[in-house]
Amino acid sequence: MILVVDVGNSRIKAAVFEDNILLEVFAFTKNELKKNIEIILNKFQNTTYLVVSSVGDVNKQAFLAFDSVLKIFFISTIDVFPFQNKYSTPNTLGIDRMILAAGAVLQFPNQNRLVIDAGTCITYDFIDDHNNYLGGAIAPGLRLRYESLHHYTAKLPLLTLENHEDLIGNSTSQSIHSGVVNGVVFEIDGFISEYKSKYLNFIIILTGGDTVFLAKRLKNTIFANSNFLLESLNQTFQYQIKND
Ligand SMILES: Nc1ncnc2c1ncn2[C@@H]1O[C@H](COP(=O)(O)OP(=O)(O)OP(=O)(O)O)[C@@H](O)[C@H]1O
Ligand SMILES: CC(C)(CO)[C@@H](O)C(=O)NCCC(=O)O
Ligand SMILES: [K+]
Repeated sequence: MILVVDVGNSRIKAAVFEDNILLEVFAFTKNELKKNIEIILNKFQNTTYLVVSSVGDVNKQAFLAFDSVLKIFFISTIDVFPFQNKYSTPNTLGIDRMILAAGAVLQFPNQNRLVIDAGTCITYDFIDDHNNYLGGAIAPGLRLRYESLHHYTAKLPLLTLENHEDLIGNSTSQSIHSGVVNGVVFEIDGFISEYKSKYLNFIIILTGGDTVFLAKRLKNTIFANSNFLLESLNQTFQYQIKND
């Protein structure tokens, strides 16, 4: 079994795989890292590999305690990936974006792909049908928008996602919900229609912590998969051991 760990900007997500079958997903904070890995290993005692990718401030050292019981792979930007990186600053490209791109190439061969990750940031990544990673966009995520409206003003309250947002917000709260939620939805649909004017065909994958919330609000047809990064981490690892 393989334990994959995605250290995100806000929290950590982990999953146990048996080959390509996802057995269970976990989410926890950085302070609870060690305790949760122990719980997972206790539950899945046949785990032999630990595969980690981190955009957060958790590094290799944090996992050294498990070095004696697991083979640890810390995936980094200098590893082999199933695409050509055309970013003009390849060394600054986020490892999460690289893993998403790898997953898109491995799961959806021979086509253009747009990956949208709605997490702390909303990232857009485009990989063409010749497996060139071209780049994309980085924008603030839903929670980040609520928090910045509160943090950088005197009067705006700190709100969290609600399942109700009118176009015309008729109160302070409803105006904020409209601005944040409709803003993100129009932004994503707007990005997709701009890409459509440039590329005739491409598939769209939506992932990240806000996948379920956003998927039902978008006009466009997308593959919504909250676990796409975790699945891609597993596939990238398997690709790397085959191509090493
Ligand atoms: N328990 C939770 N903690 C934080 N965010 C959550 C939680 N549950 C849902 N979310 C939503 O998920 C979004 C954050 O996504 P995600 O958990 O993928 O972020 P992350 O851990 O920082 O990962 P990444 O850095 O890959 O974006 C927030 O905008 C929030 O609305
Ligand atoms: C954009 C984030 C924060 C999204 O998690 C991450 O991919 C990152 O830190 N990227 C580095 C900058 C870049 O991708 O160009
Ligand atoms: K993200």
